[in-house]
Amino acid sequence: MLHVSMIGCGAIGAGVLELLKSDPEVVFDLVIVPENALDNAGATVRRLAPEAKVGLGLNGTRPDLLVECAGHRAIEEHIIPALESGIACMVVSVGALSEPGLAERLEQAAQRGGTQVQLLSGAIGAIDALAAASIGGLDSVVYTGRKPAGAWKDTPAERDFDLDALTEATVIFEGSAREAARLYPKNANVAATLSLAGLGLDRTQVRLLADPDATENVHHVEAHGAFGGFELTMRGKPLAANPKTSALTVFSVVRALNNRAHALSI
Ligand SMILES: NC(=O)C1=CN([C@@H]2O[C@H](COP(=O)(O)OP(=O)(O)OC[C@H]3O[C@@H](n4cnc5c(N)ncnc54)[C@H](O)[C@@H]3O)[C@@H](O)[C@H]2O)C=CC1
Ligand SMILES: O=C([O-])CC(=O)C(=O)O
Repeated sequence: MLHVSMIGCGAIGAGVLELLKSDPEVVFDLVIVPENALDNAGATVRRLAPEAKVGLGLNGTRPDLLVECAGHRAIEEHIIPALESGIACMVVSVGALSEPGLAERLEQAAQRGGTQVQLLSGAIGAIDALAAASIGGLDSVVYTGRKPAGAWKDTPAERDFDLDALTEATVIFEGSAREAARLYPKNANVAATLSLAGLGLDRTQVRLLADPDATENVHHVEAHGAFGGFELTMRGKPLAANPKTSALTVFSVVRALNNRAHALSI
């Protein structure tokens, strides 16, 4: 039986609790949210994980695993201190690691605590193949992210394009994964995950499109190297609770927890 504390109880966190509510091998003891989210999280947790507490931090408790489904700030606030104290962690807000130095700080915290932090694949697939291919040497990784025009509201694209008036798929950004993450931090998870598994933030090329006809978050990856090459197209259905997040992200967290909790891991 795996005792888990989870940070965040939004679209991903609630989806994870829902899918694991009948699994006796994965037990949620604590859900951590900021003060202004305590009431909402309390209602969700009472419904989906009635044995779990809701709180502002670990406060000295030691779960077998701490899983982050919350956002960039939660990594600084909760994950780094937990790693330092030897608690194994999983991170879904991988885009946060495009901030200079944060990936190294996570690794050092885990080393000091004698534990491990696992970066989850989230909305994208083939991370196993890309990370294996990088051992033989990669020549190029090109990522194209295509989302409904509305998904780019509250980003720099809104300043440069009239998103509501687009009539065809429009490239809103072209450049390195590092620059994509700087300008579009809330859409940086897939680009950062591909970079960390593959060629790094500076050599991973990114194109982002706003598509008025799209109803899905489409992620296309093309990689070449000593291993050969691959192309992948994911057509991710957005979560109703947060259209910026693909449903596969929830399933990827559940898969990772299953792999830790169950006797067979795949
Ligand atoms: N790796 C990937 O492919 C993907 C990663 N994500 C990332 O996952 C994270 C969560 O996404 P959603 O559930 O859709 O967001 P959401 O906005 O629906 O939920 C976020 C939850 O985290 C809580 N929270 C925010 N800041 C916190 C903090 N400092 N400490 C504790 N709790 C905090 C909020 O109260 C809320 O419960 C985001 O960072 C998002 O960028 C999202 C999609 C794909
Ligand atoms: O599709 C998703 O769930 C999220 C996404 O593009 C990203 O954060 O890079």
